Amino acid sequence: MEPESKAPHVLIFPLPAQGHVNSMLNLAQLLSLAGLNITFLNTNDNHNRLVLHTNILHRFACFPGFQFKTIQDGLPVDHPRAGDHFMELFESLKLVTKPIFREMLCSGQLNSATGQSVTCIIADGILSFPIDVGNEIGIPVIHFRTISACSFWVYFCIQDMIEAGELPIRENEDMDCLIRSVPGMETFFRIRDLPSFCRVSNLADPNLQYVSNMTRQSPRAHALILNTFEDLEGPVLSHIRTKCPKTYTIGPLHEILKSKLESKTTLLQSRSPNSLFEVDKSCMVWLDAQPLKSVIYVSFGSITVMTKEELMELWYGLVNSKKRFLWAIRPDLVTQKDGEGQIPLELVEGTKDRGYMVGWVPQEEVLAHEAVGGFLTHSGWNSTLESIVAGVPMICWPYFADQQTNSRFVSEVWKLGMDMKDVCDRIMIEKMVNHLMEETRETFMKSVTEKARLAKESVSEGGSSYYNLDHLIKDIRLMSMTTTK
Ligand SMILES: O=c1ccn([C@@H]2O[C@H](COP(=O)(O)OP(=O)(O)O[C@H]3O[C@H](CO)[C@@H](O)[C@H](O)[C@H]3O)[C@@H](O)[C@H]2O)c(=O)[nH]1
Ligand SMILES: C[C@H]1CC[C@@H]2C(C(=O)O)=CO[C@@H](O)[C@@H]21
Repeated sequence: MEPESKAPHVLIFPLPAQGHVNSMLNLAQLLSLAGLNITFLNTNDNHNRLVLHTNILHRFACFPGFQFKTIQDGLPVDHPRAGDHFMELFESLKLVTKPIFREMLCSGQLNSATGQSVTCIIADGILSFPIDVGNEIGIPVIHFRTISACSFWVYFCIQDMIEAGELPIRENEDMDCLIRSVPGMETFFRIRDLPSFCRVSNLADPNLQYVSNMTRQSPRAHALILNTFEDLEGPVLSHIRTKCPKTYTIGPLHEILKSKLESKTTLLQSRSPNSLFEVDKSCMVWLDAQPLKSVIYVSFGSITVMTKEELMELWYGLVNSKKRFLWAIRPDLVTQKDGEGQIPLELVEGTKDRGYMVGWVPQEEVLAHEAVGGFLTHSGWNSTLESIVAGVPMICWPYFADQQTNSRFVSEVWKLGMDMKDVCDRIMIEKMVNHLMEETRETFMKSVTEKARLAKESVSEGGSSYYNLDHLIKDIRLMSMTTTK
């Protein structure tokens, strides 16, 4: 795929985390297919993991205008980059990565392979320093926030909740009380559904301050990209557009990429998970041997950690439900490893009979498998979109950040499943699994099938995401005509 000679050169810079790199790589591939020159800036750690676990170099080799570059995230090599430690990344990105980023841009180290300077930066919307650097040196910056529109809007309104006295949450406050100062959500959005960072008594909490401040920076960007679609989040998008008028909804990105690739040659068609972990495909063979829609798939994404007690409650709940289950258990999922080797016999037997456990699965493929009938998820935004596209109803057990808000929308607004937030109890898990897989199955299937249809329509020719992606590309092309670089 030859890029056009006058094609713009876009620098893409994700937050170094699975859910972010994944959607940014999908966008990079879409822009490369449209003939743009792309530099994808990864942290060293993420780049090494991607090269180790994926065919990423091969996949992008057919785009001569595409290149990877790397930068330090400033953390020690053995830093866990998960769970409670994840937020430590932001301080080191600001202190260590920002000055290197500026230097790389100014010195031409991020120029394309043919020496072309950067026309436009697409930076992760949770980082504002690329906007500062872009403004300083005259390069337009587009923010790409990889979360849902609903959680973006809640983050955006944190300041209003503080002014209205709804934050900080008072001691002994009823968590089921409604929040009134998030426009559009007055009738169903509870304290419990606020992003986890809001659950603090001190408004100066650095994580709360960080996510609120970063979200308020997006109107400074040239435009905002969201990985969602109009038919799913139209009402909340109207609110967002009062603050960020140029908001491009181009999702579900994995599906728009899939549909654009369907018409291409074999080499271009090659798709594989953008995984930072070793993918174990043996689960596909196990799934092949299971009856139609009989399996509940369980995964909590790339950052969630849990205690041994929580793991045991989840495990008992799954085994006691007597349903078949496939569980992706990352090696670093459980915080304390003590007590290993003392798994109760009923769990061992129940898992041998009906379960399968691996470290990391090819999730999109798993969700699309005909044996999968439900998804017990942490409600990360990629997982939520992948489940919607595959038409699989969900049980949500959110861990942190945007997940508490996503799970409310999945259950109460979109009616795609059940929200188990703040509970981790084997009886509840057993009950919910049985509801999802049997008793209330038809109701959920009806709404998820409809949303899957709308998602596919939005990425097809004439659909809103298809149209918005074209417009985003035109917008970027216009930049290269107005800059003299
Ligand atoms: O065994 C597995 C488990 C997951 N995945 C993939 O990993 C991604 C996980 O992304 P996501 O569901 O968004 O979860 P996180 O990795 O936790 O993502 C972070 O980034 C998201 C996007 O910003 C946020 O919504 C989340 O809250 C945040 O934790 C998805 O594409 C999955 O398909 C696999 O391929 N195999
Ligand atoms: C650790 C989390 C802080 C916010 C980030 C995020 C976002 O709001 O963009 C989503 O989930 C996490 O990856 C990040």
